[in-house]
Formats: sequence, C-alpha cells, structure tokens
Amino acid sequence: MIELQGLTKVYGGKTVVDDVSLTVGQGEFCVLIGPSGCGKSTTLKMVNRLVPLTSGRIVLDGEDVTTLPAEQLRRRIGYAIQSIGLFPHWTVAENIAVVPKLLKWPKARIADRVEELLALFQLDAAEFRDKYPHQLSGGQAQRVGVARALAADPSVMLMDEPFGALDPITRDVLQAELARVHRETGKTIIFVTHDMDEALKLATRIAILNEGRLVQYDRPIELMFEPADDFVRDFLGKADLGLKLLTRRWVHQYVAPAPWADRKASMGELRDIVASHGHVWLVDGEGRPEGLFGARLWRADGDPLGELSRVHPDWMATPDMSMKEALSRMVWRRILALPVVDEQGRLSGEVTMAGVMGRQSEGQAA
Ligand SMILES: Nc1ncnc2c1ncn2[C@@H]1O[C@H](COP(=O)(O)OP(=O)(O)OP(=O)(O)O)[C@@H](O)[C@H]1O
Repeated sequence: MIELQGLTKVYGGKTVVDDVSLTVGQGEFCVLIGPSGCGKSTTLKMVNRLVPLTSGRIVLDGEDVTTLPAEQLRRRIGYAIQSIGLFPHWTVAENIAVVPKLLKWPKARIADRVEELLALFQLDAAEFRDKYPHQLSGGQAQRVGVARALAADPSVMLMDEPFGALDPITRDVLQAELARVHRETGKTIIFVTHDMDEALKLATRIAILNEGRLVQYDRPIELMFEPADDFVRDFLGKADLGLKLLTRRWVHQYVAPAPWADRKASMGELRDIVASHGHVWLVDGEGRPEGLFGARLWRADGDPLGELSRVHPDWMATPDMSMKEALSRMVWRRILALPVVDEQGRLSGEVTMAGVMGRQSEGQAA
C-alpha cells in the first residue's frame, strides 16, 4: 500500500501538482489520467523521487519514505516507462537482473527470477535470454522493460505510459498481459496514461487530474455514474459511456438460461419454444450449439421460426469475454443473441441484446 499525502510541485512559481492526496491499497491498480500537462508524470515521478517534492509525504507500507535516500527507495519501487530505457549493450537477462544484482542476490536466484519473469511475459527463455535490445520488437522490448521493473518483487510498480509508443494491436496484447500479470502477482500499481480505454481496461481505481489537482478518485463504474463535476463528465466523453462501460462488463454477468432443443425435437416443439422465447438454440448430441431459429434481425415471412442459421464459432461467447466484444459480435452477425459455451463448447446459457439493454439501464439508474 502506498499513500501520497499532499504532494505538491512548484516550478518557477507555477504550481504544477497541487496538494494531491491519494491512497493506493495493496493489490490496487491505480490509473492517473487527465489532459496533457495536468501533472500526471510529475506526480508519478515524485513517488520515486525522480522529481524532488516541493512539499508532501510518501508513506510506503506504513513507513514514511519521504526522506529515505532515493536509491534505497527505488529498490522498493519498480519503474517502467514508454521509452523503455533498456541498456543497449546488455542482454535481456542482464537488463532484467539490474535491481536483483544491486541487491546482491545470489547468481542462481537471479537466473531463476529471470526465467520466471520471461515465462510470465510469455517470452521463451532459451530464445530471448541472450538477445540484445536491438534484436527485439517494440512489444518484446516493452515486456522486458516491465519484467525488469518487477524483477526484485517491488512493493509498488510505477508505470508511465509504458505502451504509448506501440501500435494498437501490440498495445492491446500487452494491456491484456499486464492485466493478467496484475491478477497473478497482486502487485500495487500506479499507471499513467492519457487513454481512457486503456484506463478502463486496467484500472481498479482511476484518479482524474486537472491542472495539477486531483478532481476525482474512484472505481471506474462510480466515475461513470457519479462524475464529480462537469470536467469529469466531459472528460469521460458522454457519448461513449455506455460502450466504454461494456469493456468493463463480462459475459458471465449477463448470461441467462438459453432456450434449447436437440435434434430429436419436432418442428411443432421448436415453434412452441420460439413462440414463447423468440428463438431456440439447436444443440448436437454433446450439447454444443449448432443452429438457431429466430433471433435474426430479419425473419422469413410467415413462419415465426424464420430460417435456420448455422451457429458459427465467431458467434459464440465465453463467460470471460467482455460484453463489448459480445455486443460487437451480435452487431457484426446481425443477431439478437449469442450462445455462451463452456470449455467443452457446450451450451451453458446465452446473452441477448435485450439483456444488455436491461442491465445497462439498470446500471444507469443505480
Ligand atoms: N522540469 C520542469 N520544469 C518546469 N516545468 C515542468 C517541468 N516538468 C514538467 N513541467 C510542467 O509541469 C506541468 C505538468 O507536466 P507533466 O509532465 O506532469 O504533465 P502530464 O500530465 O504528464 O502531461 P502529458 O500527458 O502531456 O505527458 C506541465 O505544465 C509541464 O510543462
């Protein structure tokens, strides 16, 4: 846990960070966000004293570290930045080992830690251990940069737009990886970005800064439903709130029992189910969805069953998929429901457009 108390930075008479206080609990992923120049990076750099404080205190795991020598502090706080800062003449393994070496860990322990971190970031140790930074792609180098920051198992990780320079696809992959690493390691993280989508994907708590001041510090859902003021409301971008919210919601939160029938069902039985539920999933002998009657945006005239649609793997949803992705699949395939399948591919429920709308408006009313 880390507490920032009244952090203030004045440059040449101008207060660029103004009395910022916030507590990041153990295992919390705190994202600092705000317009360019609002003081995000300066706040972060005061935490590990890359920038000296004008006033304020930093309390790390209950200990006041404001006057601790900066080198000692930095061994307890990992730091990863956009430009990576890998040492060009050192191998990947040597780069990752920087802080453990400073801490005089035994060689074998360092080697084990390097292997463990490469595995955590899905880099094959045999292939990457002895490579030099110029032999890595941007995404690989960035993974090594984050692995290095984690190497000595710091109590807190600071990250300043670590994925800012990456293309959108690599960025997406690394965001998902970081979210997983955060879940697996339970690290306390403070992360700076100016990208709200990135913040919503990663944060357990978001701190919004404006002109050096902390305007709101809340869980993402609370920010969206209870913005502290017009600045926050505008900053979140009203028009996209509903969709952005869906990136934080999961299929398992929306899954409902699915009307289904197997191959033995008669057309009469199928019509009855469609009459009461609007659609029906046909499952094979193993319980895997293979067809759908109804639930298309278009219907054949006359027969309420409409035409049979073959269930395509692209339509299926899994419990851990985001609702944004599920919704996108419904829109793309022009269907009003997706089957939710378990690990064996068996029908375990469904998500529907109506369900999304219901839960969205419930959330907004809350
Ligand atoms: N070394 C410095 N000397 C003087 N002013 C500085 C210094 N570093 C930052 N500032 C000013 O402090 C303010 C906050 O800068 P900071 O880099 O913290 O903003 P930021 O929110 O991280 O911005 P961005 O999103 O553009 O990176 C800016 O107005 C900047 O010009």
